[in-house]
Amino acid sequence: MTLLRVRDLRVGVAGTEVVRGLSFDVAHGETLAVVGESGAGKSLTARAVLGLLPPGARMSGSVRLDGRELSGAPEHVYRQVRGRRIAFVPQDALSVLSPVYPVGDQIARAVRRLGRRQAWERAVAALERVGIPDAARRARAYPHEFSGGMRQRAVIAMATVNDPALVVADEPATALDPVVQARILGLLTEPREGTGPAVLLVTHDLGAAAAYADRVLVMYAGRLVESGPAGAVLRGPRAPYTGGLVASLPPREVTGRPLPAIAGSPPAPGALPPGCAFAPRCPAAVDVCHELEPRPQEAGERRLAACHRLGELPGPATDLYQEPA
Ligand SMILES: Nc1ncnc2c1ncn2[C@@H]1O[C@H](COP(=O)(O)OP(=O)(O)OP(=O)(O)O)[C@@H](O)[C@H]1O
Repeated sequence: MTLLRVRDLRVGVAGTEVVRGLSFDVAHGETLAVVGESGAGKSLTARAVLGLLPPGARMSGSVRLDGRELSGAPEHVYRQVRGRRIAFVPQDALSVLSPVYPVGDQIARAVRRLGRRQAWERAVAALERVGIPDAARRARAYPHEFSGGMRQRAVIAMATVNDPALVVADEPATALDPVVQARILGLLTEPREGTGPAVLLVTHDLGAAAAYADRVLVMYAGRLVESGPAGAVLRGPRAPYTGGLVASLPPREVTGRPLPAIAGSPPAPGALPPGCAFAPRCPAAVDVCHELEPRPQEAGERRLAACHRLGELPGPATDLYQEPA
């Protein structure tokens, strides 16, 4: 069942359209990873869903949660929805944790509709749930007494303390070392008993996306390039851009060979080339790619890809990046 339904989302910053007509759904309990290189518009997409766009940013399109239109809603509606139905886990835990109050107090204060004592108990239980050892005692500690990984766990505890339907997590583990990163992503996306929250996970790391998400949505220059079940997209990417991302993932066994990378870099939002924004970097580009922007089309079961060459590329798009033998 659809929880979040986004249609033709457009976000403009400083007069430039940065998210350019993005549509996607997130079902109850599902993790959707939004993947792409820096500047693709992932964070602004997440922030548009949360109603937390930077000052001066403009959005249009539809963002429906449980069928209720949020786009254009006044701030008090968003404020009601955030923290109750939608929670945010940012990259930097210190941007949400205040240095001057104990962690448990901060979580307890986020608890809705309970007395102080019950809220405190709920906060301790939330810290326990995210694997903070000796949670009753640690709840009285200040953020600077926590390690980076523990702080991020505390933020997840705070985000989930009111049992939100959707958690929006923007690169929630990027600043942490790989082992802690894996734990945090696992914690955030693990299937829970009953109805766990859906997660909209923003990441530049397709490997992490494939490991922790049910579905992935690959973005390039503000648009959808490919979407579908995580495993299927990773095993058989259809769009050349996704193929390049998959080809440049480190293999399970280290081969000693250099990984192929996509040549060049993404265009700046205000300086998009005509046609498909990826065409100048695409090994499969033909004339039409430099003239017309491709639209997302069906590319298998529950899959979409936006590429003019979709029907003509025989194998997985990773083949485009293989060195000739
Ligand atoms: N507040 C802002 N003012 C001006 N430009 C912005 C602002 N926020 C984002 N942008 C621009 O919008 C584009 C998309 O930004 P966004 O942060 O959504 O990308 P991203 O895919 O999340 O990349 P990253 O992984 O680097 O965060 C970038 O080119 C960025 O420079």
